[in-house]
Amino acid sequence: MTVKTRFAPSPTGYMHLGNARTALFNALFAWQEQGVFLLRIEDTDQERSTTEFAQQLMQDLQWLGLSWQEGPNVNEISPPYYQAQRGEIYARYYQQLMDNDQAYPCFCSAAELSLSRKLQRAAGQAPRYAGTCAHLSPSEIEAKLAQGVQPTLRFRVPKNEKIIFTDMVRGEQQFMSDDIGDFIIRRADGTPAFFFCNAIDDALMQVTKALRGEDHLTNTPRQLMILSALNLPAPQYGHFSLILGHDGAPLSKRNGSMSIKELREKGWLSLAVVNYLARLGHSYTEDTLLSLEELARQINDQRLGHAPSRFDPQHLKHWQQLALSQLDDEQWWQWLTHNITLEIPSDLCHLFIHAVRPNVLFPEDAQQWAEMILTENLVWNEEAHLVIKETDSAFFNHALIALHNSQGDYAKLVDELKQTSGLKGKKLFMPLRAALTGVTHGPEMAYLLPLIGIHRAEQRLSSAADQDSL
Ligand SMILES: Nc1ncnc2c1ncn2[C@@H]1O[C@H](COP(=O)(O)OP(=O)(O)OP(=O)(O)O)[C@@H](O)[C@H]1O
Ligand SMILES: [Zn+2]
Repeated sequence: MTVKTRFAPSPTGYMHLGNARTALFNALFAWQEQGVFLLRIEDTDQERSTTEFAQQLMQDLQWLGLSWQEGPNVNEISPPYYQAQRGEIYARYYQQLMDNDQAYPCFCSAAELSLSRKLQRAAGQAPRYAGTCAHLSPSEIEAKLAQGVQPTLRFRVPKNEKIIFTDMVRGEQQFMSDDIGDFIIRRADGTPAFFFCNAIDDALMQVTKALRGEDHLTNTPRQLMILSALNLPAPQYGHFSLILGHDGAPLSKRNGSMSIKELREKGWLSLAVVNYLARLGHSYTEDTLLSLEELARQINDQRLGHAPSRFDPQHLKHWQQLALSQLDDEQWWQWLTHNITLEIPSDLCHLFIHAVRPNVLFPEDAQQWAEMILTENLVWNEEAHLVIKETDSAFFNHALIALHNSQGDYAKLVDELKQTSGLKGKKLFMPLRAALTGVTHGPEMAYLLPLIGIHRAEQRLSSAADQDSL
């Protein structure tokens, strides 16, 4: 059977790195075996789901390179792929469960349920549905319906069953059915509960593997019981530990974790993002930057881990650096100017690229260098200020003369300045850089100077000379 994996997000916010890793691993495990990566939009939470989030989600997946081989607008063999449109399908399975007495209407009010839970806790028991409506007679049900009470539908959990499954990430898992109370599969407003439609859809769409976050681990026995009651096949499940933010809480749409959209807008490269994510909860033998094809080829379920992982921006930056270094100059310029507008004159672009590329991780870095190059009002940072103050004004006057004589050729300028100032090494390069760029580190001066131009360089050296004499 062909491997079919799926990503089944809810369009209730912007996709974050935790969601993206789930999507990535599902895609990689499918592609490794030339299988199908399916996308299904789980928009049953009508209040929080929006079409805008769904659109953004798909755009984010495309940007990450995680295109789906089945799902919205692609190879629609089990449509629709939006759960909000699958009500009729779910209705058939609710009916089947009711016909077989595997589900029953529950008329308990929220207050009654809460009271029951309190009593159970007070008696030292784990709270679960007490079964109040489990054995109502048809006439009792009729009477309640006649009063206009909208019931929920509960799944009748089989007694004394052991539910065992092998988790792709965590190995064998066991649950006892008696620990699980009869649970709601259809809410009073008619909408399906997550475990229900998620399980039914995986079966109908013939999903063979479902990797997801460990927030779903306790849903799994419920889903397996539903599928078994309906005689439907279950996928192989795998549950990853959640990715935690710097505050130690799981990344979540609700707590404003950095979204994929935001990462893209800041100029992160998608190849950096997927290389980073592929190594959270999975180890590769190679620590070089890999293409998606290579990541898929080398993914291995024996190398999955469930140690908790924390989002580390430093690691992501490492991958950003590697991904950037793979771009040729034209791609690099495109990446840059896609994100920002630069005032660099077009005949100097090439020089600019050579000058700043090694110092740029994000477009905004390049923007800062461009501003430094072009400004008529250079501001020194604290360190530069200090260096300039500690340097004799004669040095900058010598530098001014050397600038003229060299016509802006940095190597010539330095040669002459060595002679005239008698300084060399750090003592020479630091004040020169500080005066010309306002900072004490940065791109190679030999590239920067022609960009700054003789006129601005002259002004900058003069103000350094002036400052010193103050
Ligand atoms: N912090 C996380 N780390 C890893 N995976 C996660 C994380 N949060 C969610 N997931 C996984 O992402 C997939 C899609 O989940 P879903 O669309 O429900 O998003 P969510 O972030 O859990 O939403 P919400 O913040 O509303 O709970 C699921 O497999 C879920 O387990
Ligand atoms: Zn009830």
